[in-house]
Amino acid sequence: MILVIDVGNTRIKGAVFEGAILFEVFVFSKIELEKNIENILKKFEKITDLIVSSVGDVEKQSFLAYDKVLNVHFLSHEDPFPFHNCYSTPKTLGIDRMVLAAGATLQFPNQNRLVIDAGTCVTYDFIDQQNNYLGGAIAPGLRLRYEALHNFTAKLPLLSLESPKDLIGTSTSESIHSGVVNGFVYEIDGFIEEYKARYSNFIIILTGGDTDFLAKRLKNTIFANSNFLLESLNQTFQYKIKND
Ligand SMILES: Nc1ncnc2c1ncn2[C@@H]1O[C@H](COP(=O)(O)OP(=O)(O)OP(=O)(O)O)[C@@H](O)[C@H]1O
Ligand SMILES: CC(C)(CO)[C@@H](O)C(=O)NCCC(=O)O
Ligand SMILES: [K+]
Repeated sequence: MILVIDVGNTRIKGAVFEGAILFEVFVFSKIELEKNIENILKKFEKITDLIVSSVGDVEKQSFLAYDKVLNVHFLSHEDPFPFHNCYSTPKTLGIDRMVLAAGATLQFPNQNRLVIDAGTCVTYDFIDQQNNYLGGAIAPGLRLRYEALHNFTAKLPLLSLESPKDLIGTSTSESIHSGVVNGFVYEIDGFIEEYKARYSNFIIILTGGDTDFLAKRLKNTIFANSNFLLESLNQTFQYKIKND
């Protein structure tokens, strides 16, 4: 059994796998990291390997304590990935984006793939049919947009995510919800349309903390899976074992 951990910029997510079977998903904050790992290890005594991908400020050292009881793998750019990396600054490419690209490549062979991760940031990652990772885009995520409006103005309140009642916001709150949510949805639909105009035969995968909220609001048919990064971590590790 393996424990995979995804350290994002907002939260930490963990999942326990045996082969391709996902047993349980855990979500916690950085300060609860140790306590949670210990509880998971107690609950699943068969765990032998810990695989970590971190884009947050939790470093490799935080996991070295488990080295005595587990094989610890802290994923980096040096690990084998199943695609050809065409990013012009491969060393600065987020490890989460590399893991998503690996999952998309392995799970959906012989087609163009667009992965949209709607988390703290929304990222777009495109891997073509020949398994070339071409790049994509980085933009502020949903919650970040609400926070930015509040933090950089004098008068705008901090609101939490809510569905706008209409296109036309008739109050301050409704204007903000329309701007953030409708704007985000138009943006994603717009990106997808542009990709479709350039490429045919491709699958769109949506993941990240806002998956469920977004999936039902997008025009295009997408494969929505909020656990896609965790599943991709498991696949990246299986690939590493075979190719190291
Ligand atoms: N309990 C929660 N806490 C924070 N964000 C949440 C929560 N539930 C849903 N969300 C939504 O999830 C988004 C953040 O996504 P996620 O948790 O995947 O980010 P993350 O931990 O930074 O991961 P990543 O770095 O991979 O994007 C926010 O835009 C927010 O709207
Ligand atoms: C864009 C984020 C923050 C998304 O989690 C992460 O992938 C990251 O820190 N990336 C580094 C920059 C890049 O991917 O080009
Ligand atoms: K993200």
